[in-house]
Amino acid sequence: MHVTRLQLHDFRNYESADLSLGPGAHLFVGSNGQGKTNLVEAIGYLATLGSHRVSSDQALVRFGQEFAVVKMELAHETRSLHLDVQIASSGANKARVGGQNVRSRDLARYFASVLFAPEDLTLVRGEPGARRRFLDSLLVTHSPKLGGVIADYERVLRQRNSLLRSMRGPRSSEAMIATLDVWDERMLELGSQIIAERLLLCDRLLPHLAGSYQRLVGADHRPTLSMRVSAFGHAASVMGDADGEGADVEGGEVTTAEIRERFTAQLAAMRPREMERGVSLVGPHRDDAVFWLNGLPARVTASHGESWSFALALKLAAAELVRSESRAGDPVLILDDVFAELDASRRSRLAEAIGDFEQVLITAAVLEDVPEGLRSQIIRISAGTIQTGDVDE
Ligand SMILES: Nc1ncnc2c1ncn2[C@@H]1O[C@H](COP(=O)(O)OP(=O)(O)OP(=O)(O)O)[C@@H](O)[C@H]1O
Repeated sequence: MHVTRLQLHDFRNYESADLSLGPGAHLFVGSNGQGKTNLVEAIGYLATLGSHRVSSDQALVRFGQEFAVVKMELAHETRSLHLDVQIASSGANKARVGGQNVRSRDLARYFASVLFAPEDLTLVRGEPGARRRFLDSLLVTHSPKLGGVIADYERVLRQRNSLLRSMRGPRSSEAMIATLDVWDERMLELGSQIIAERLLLCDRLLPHLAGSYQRLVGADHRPTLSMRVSAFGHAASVMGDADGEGADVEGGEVTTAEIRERFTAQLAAMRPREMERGVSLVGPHRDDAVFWLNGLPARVTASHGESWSFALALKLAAAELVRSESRAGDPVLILDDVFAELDASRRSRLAEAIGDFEQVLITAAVLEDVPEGLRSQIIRISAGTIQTGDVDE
């Protein structure tokens, strides 16, 4: 799959832009703050309905405007498809596929991209939320209906938390307990599904991770990943992690029924504590992925360089997984400001590893940071305008 055309209206610092693209690598260059990242952020938005930089849509709408519009044309083999979204600075967005209205989250069914960015370092070193989002967005790319399951779980969680808050202290009534039982059922139903899917995903990602790490680093540091599942109790803790809650599980060895059984027991055991604290303490929202290098947890032991390699390897593994499982072919790879962070050897290794993806979109402030093989199509960006003619290097 590749993007053939991108049109922007009032997106970030673009009043309007119209860009035609083909397969292969494209390099967006320009000084700092010109709009390179904004451009690829718009493309990434259509795959994930979110930005890799901000959590709210408001920042995406050009300052002083009410809406931004992103329109994209995609090609896969002989087929083409038009996607567009109107992003509101407040209120609901509107999405269309082939001119027909769809729910915004359905856009993910039609377009897959994997974005590499300096922020990826937080996958290895940051808080569990970044790792959960990484896994969940990969799940939704593979199986868009899971987007609905995750959204439903988050809604149930919000309502359950609000009920638990109102039950704190001596205030809980029988009616409240009965309502909590109802939310528990929904939580177990949806949460067990999410846990099971994440475990299976880890299983599928693992072989790609070992291969991509080897290709990027040229050495085998035995990268692996496991899930720390809060619904499985307090059986294990990972060195250096503060709470140590949840058991480590490698791969999808457990069935959804077994997960539900253990989740049910754990939820019952934790109920008094949850009522005391007024918050849900067990479930996929409390789980974490643990990344290992040479048998040690990378989050607390990996060096800066090793953490970077692990983060890149995870993204490359994700791209290869999507490629191997998707009927729509390769995901579009986006590399935002990544080459500036790497030494010469990792630059050329990364260039080689991504070189055969159908379309690769790269941003860089300094042309020379990007290996020569990826510089065949250069697009210069200056103050929210795109220049595609001859580039004076
Ligand atoms: N909502 C918005 N409305 C108007 N301008 C915006 C908005 N959001 C960001 N900008 C502007 O976009 C510019 C930043 O663009 P972008 O992040 O794409 O830079 P870049 O070319 O990738 O730079 P760098 O090389 O520093 O990463 C800044 O000048 C910023 O003020």
